Amino acid sequence: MGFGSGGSEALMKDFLRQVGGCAVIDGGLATELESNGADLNDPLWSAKCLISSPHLIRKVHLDYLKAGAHVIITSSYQATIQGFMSRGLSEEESEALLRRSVEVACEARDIFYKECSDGLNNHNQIKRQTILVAASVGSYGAYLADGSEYSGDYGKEMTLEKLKEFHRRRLGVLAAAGADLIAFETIPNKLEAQVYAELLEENNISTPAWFSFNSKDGVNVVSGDSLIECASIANSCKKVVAVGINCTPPRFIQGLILSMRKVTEKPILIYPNSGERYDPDKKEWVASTGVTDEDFVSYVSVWREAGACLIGGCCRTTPNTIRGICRALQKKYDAPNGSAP
Ligand code: MET
Ligand SMILES: [Zn+2]
Repeated sequence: MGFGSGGSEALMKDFLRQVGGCAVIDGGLATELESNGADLNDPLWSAKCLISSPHLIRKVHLDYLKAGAHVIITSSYQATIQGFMSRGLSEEESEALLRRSVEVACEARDIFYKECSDGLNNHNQIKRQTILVAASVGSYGAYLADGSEYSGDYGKEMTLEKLKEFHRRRLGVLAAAGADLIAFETIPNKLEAQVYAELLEENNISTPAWFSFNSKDGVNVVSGDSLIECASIANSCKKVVAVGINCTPPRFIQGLILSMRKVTEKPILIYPNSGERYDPDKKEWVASTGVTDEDFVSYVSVWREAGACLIGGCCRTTPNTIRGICRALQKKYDAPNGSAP
């Protein structure tokens, strides 16, 4: 299934009902590509695989579907026309690669459905024909590839208009590529949230979107802008069907959900990272700073109770984390006093 064109908040609510109240988002894509042998030490990061190894992207999407994800996020996070063109690709080739990211995810979904109908995937997934492909839009900071999606500092020269110009064409291409949703991920500041909201309206984009912010203090978004103000921008945009947080340590999530709930009744999504810290100079994750899968999963019922209804993982989470999330949600529904919504 998909939302199709003309998707709306009602369709998101319908989707959530179909999956039993809480949807499972996939886990980290780029970091899982690395675990599968990809070398992503490159300004294009995971988008590099769109050029060199789309089969690996398809495999990781499929691994997440088999682990129980209802939503898979494409490999376009750091894929930009500007980034591809600086590698010598033409504008047409760059746009084709953006579309390819959606195709690869749709191919994985088709393979998964086929395996389900052939009886190759056991458990309750057989019954499910409810998988959404979300086209990722990473921030301008992700394109810069200098870690500034974790500072949200784009310098004094940056303006709303310049940032709109940066995002406009890529968003148009991704919105027309056949995804069910647009996932604006790791939004580090209020300016970029405003840019996305205005572009969605001005270009009358019919693919529904989610806005997902990141935080490093558990209160504000990473730039220091108020999360409440950022979530209010998302709330005011009719095209936005869910609002949330990604790539943020698990320990901050509960409080952040509660703050967002003060300003929105839209469904809340969260896909925290493993809690490890990213060192932008060394371009690596500091492993000792994270939580185990077990600890990550133990938060699931807390996040659910706080009001999250799409839950997954971001960087350094794996198909195993996603399996754990599914089990935790299942347990909740199976409980004698089942608190399923
Ligand atoms: N969806 C992206 C990925 O998992 C999000 C990255 S956050 C830095 O690769
Ligand atoms: Zn992440």
